[in-house]
Amino acid sequence: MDYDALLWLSFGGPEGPDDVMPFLERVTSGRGVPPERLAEVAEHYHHFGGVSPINRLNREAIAAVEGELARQNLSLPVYFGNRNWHPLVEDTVARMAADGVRNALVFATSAYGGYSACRQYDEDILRARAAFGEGAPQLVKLRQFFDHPLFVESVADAVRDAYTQVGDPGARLVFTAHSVPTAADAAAGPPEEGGYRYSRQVAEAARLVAAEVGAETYDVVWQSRSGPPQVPWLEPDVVDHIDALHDEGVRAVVCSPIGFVSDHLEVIWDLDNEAADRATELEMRFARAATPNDDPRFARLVVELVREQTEGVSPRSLSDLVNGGDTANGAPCATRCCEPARRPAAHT
Ligand SMILES: CC1=C(CCC(=O)O)c2cc3nc(cc4[nH]c(cc5[nH]c(cc1n2)c(C)c5CCC(=O)O)c(CCC(=O)O)c4C)C(CCC(=O)O)=C3C
Ligand SMILES: [Fe+2]
Repeated sequence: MDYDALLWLSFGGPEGPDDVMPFLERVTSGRGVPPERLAEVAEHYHHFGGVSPINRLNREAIAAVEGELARQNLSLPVYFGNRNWHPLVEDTVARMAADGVRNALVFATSAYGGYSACRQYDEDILRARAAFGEGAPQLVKLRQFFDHPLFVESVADAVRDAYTQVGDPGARLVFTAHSVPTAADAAAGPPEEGGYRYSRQVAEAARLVAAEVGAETYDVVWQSRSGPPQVPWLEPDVVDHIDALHDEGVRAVVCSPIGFVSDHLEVIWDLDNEAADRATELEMRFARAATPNDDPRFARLVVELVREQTEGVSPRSLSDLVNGGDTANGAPCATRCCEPARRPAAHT
């Protein structure tokens, strides 16, 4: 199949103090996130001058992918569009159409399945194509890659670096990913597979990385919980987990945010501030492993996923779990796959 562009599709983040509230309102509209939580998260952004690093990090990762495409003699222009902040994917798709793009591949910046990590990017594709209307480019999403050898190798190397930094070979290895409502996790994946696609894939990626670095003991925990307190989300939270490890007598922690592909705000606030501060209070050593971002292996991984589509390169994966997500024009991976969990009304 011939493709004439690659669309890099991400979450987006504010680029200045005045962007923060409009951005947060866009992220949470209709999602039942309490106003107190919104105000608290706004403070996290304001702590960094209202600027999330995510757009800059995406531009760096794109530059790495452009370099890798050039090295492999592939000519494929890369476009950048976001769900929640400028450049918005609707505007990017309109620009692609104006440039004559007919058939594009889409790389969504998440390794996993599930509603928030996969299906919501399909919804972005649907929305952007609908906004353009007739003649919108075809948009074919690349697959999930949580168990791709290049992803595992990149994360494992970052974990090794963090062990060097923490200076304690006995440090406990703790993986984190963004928490989601337990109902959303249960509904993720085709019904015949019984759901839990997101949490199972996160657990599998963690297992592969732990095996690669030779860690016998490790934990998978969650971070950045939002939503009203009465709604159950995946637990335990990383900060509570640090308390629990302290009670167990653990003296040092290496934390790998395996649920993310860049060191964006949820990583630098929730881990480098909140989790690291708790560890310091408890006199535990703490080091956070980097995410892939502009690691050359990550760029190679993206180009390999492209070549799976353009040249039939055979997909590499280290586990037997399903790798979904590769669908056209925002279709779900399977019937009733990764439907949003029904959310309680924010206020009645
Ligand atoms: C699974 C998952 C990923 C990983 C997959 C992927 O990477 O796509 C992810 C990534 C991210 N989440 C991010 C930021 C936010 N997420 C929020 C809220 C939520 N996230 C959720 C899930 C996820 N989120 C959910 C279920 C909610 C509740 C509202 C809803 O049901 O939709 C809120 C609202 C405020 C709050 O935290 O309450 C913010 C600000 C940023 C950008 C950081 C930056 O600016 O640098 C990134 C990359
Ligand atoms: Fe899915």
